[in-house]
Amino acid sequence: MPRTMFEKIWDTHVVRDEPGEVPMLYIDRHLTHEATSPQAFAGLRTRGLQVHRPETVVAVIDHNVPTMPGRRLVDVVDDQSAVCIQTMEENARDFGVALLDMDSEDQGIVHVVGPELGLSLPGMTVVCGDSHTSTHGALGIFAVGIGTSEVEHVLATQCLLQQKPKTMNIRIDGTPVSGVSAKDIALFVIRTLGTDVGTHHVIEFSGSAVASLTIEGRMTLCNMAIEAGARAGMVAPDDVTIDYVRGRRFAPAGDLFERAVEQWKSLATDPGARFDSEYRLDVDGLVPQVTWGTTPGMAGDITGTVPDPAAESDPVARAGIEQALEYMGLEPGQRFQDVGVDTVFIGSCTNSRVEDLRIAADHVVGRRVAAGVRAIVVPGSMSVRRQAEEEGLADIFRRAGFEWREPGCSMCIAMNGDHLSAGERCASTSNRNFEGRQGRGGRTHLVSPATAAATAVTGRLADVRRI
Ligand SMILES: CC(C)[C@H](C(=O)O)[C@@H](O)C(=O)O
Ligand code: SF4
Repeated sequence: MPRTMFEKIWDTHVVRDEPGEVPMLYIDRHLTHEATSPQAFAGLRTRGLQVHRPETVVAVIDHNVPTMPGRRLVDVVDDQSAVCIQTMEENARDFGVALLDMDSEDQGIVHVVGPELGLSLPGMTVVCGDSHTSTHGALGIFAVGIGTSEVEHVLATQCLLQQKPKTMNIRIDGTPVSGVSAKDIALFVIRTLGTDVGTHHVIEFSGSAVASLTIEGRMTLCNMAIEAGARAGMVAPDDVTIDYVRGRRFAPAGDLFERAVEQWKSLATDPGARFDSEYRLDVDGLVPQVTWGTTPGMAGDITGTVPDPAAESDPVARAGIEQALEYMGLEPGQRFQDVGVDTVFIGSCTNSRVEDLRIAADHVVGRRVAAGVRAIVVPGSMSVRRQAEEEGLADIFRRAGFEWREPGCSMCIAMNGDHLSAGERCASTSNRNFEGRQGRGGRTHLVSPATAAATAVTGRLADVRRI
């Protein structure tokens, strides 16, 4: 019977699937970070358990880490963050797990580091105690975010109890206008299909618009599958994937690589395979997107205006828009391009890879950050940071007046001291614009790296085609 890519990966990893029981899945790679693992390791200690296969586990410090240049442990913002970091260090040491610590040359955001080092490879099952684990799905991986009690379970057994998700195909065809990136496509998908379209599903993204994305772009798209409510996002491995993986530090090499490639190529969904649900979207002529509200689905074309709640007939939706506009300090009918910002944040596991920084730098070169705007670039990993420095991107940013930081989650979630103040408005390349996400009272507009860069130099939400 023809199978989807997800089903193929599921079938090769199911350890036990008995009627009336939750299926048990073998996990190939377990990534972990300081924010969601302390209780999991504490649970192992209490029960006197070891990590079952420590060589499959890699721990990263990313959420609580300071990003100022020359950072040290004393720079950690508060006691709770310091405890998280120190606990991660102790746990990694005591349980024999590899750790990319604050001063490691490989440190970075877990979802940037995993693919970059070849820790996540096509066909794998990958888990992490973090919702945006879906990012790794861009390589053709079933990559799923899990809760802390599941982290403990996977550490102890290498297995995950997992209800089999439903399958969904979102096929995206067409050619967006130049300057439009995967981030705009992701926002368009969520704006069109809603923030709960993917509930209980694994989304496979396919179609010509997805095939023409780089792996970095596919990661941005799969990263935001979570904001469409999905368990995970995936893209079938193709030649672009194989070129991306070749030569990565933990990827197989030589003959083993060639054998792996054969298997990876067989992962694509078979012709005639059935999904539980299917959508088709056309991004022909799509223009840059920007969010105006407090969910990633509250988005519009950069050429547009803030919606008028009065035009919404559904009372619940109307109240939602009213509340969002109130929080965001926006007026119905206001042109997006007239909205001034205080801060621009380029970073997060959505958009902090070197390709993102190249695109942003392209729009910044020879320009200055607008007066009164604070603009910061937080590369996704030390490797991204090094490469951006070698390529001269860091200099472009610094010369323009951007702050050039050390890697971490930073202002995406504001757990490390990088945050907005109440009422501050930010154009951000991250994935969540919930109330208070970037700091209490902070106002977030989700945008692509190109739009963020254009906004930094103009001081207003900008159409990158017009600066
Ligand atoms: C801290 C962590 C649990 C959280 C997640 O799971 O996604 C964070 O990374 C986020 O982006 O909100
Ligand atoms: S960068 Fe943001 S979305 Fe990504 S893992 Fe960190 S906090 Fe979560």
